[in-house]
Amino acid sequence: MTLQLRVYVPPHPLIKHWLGVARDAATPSVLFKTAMTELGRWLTYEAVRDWLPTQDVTIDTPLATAPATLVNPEVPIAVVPVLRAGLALLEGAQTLLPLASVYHLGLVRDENTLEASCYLNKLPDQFAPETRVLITEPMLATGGSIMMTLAELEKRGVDPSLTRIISVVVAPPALQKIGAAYPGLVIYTATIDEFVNEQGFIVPGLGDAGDRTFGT
Ligand SMILES: O=P(O)(O)OC[C@H]1O[C@H](OP(=O)(O)OP(=O)(O)O)[C@H](O)[C@@H]1O
Ligand SMILES: O=c1cc[nH]c(=O)[nH]1
Ligand SMILES: [Mg+2]
Repeated sequence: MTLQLRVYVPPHPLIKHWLGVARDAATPSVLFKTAMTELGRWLTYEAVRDWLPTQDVTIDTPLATAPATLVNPEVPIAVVPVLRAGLALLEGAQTLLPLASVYHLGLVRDENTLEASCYLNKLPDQFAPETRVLITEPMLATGGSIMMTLAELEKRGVDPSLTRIISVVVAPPALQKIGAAYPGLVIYTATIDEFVNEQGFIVPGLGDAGDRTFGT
């Protein structure tokens, strides 16, 4: 079987709504952050549907026994937010995955070369086998930052087939790079945009996600 990158754009009215709010240049920073947090919540909701490990058990209700399906607490769940912009998506994701471990990765692009570099790496030396990793990274533009993230995870034993990315705006150059190196990876995003301009911004995009989230 040939593996292929899968990119899902869930047709959810709340995802469409908050994307519209985030795209609008007139949206103030505080509302932009709310939009990113809400997108983190709803994209996580969609992304974990067939990814979160469950177990079938029997429980005692106040009246009788009943079968139940619970989230399996023995399978490790990790969220990796790519700073800074991935922090607001993380907030939304955490409302659904409150017990997940959070490993921060701080990356920044050089404004001229557009190359990403790492200034904070809180990843463990090795992830436990079977760990599900959810990456929160709202902008996949040239793909430099997400490729660095995926390489750091792979070095630490993460299985790409158990990894999901939630993003907000993704662009063709990033998708081409991810698809070539990690076929089988799954991305949930609010939109796939047209292109990346010479300054490295996605068009039509939403501008600088980190600056708009934090008002800088
Ligand atoms: O696909 P790429 O071309 O690598 O671009 C995507 C990255 O660019 C932005 O980060 P930025 O460097 O602006 O840092 P910030 O989140 O702190 O603003 C964005 O948050 C992504 O991490
Ligand atoms: O459009 C873009 C591209 C990369 N990073 C951003 O924040 N915005
Ligand atoms: Mg930025």
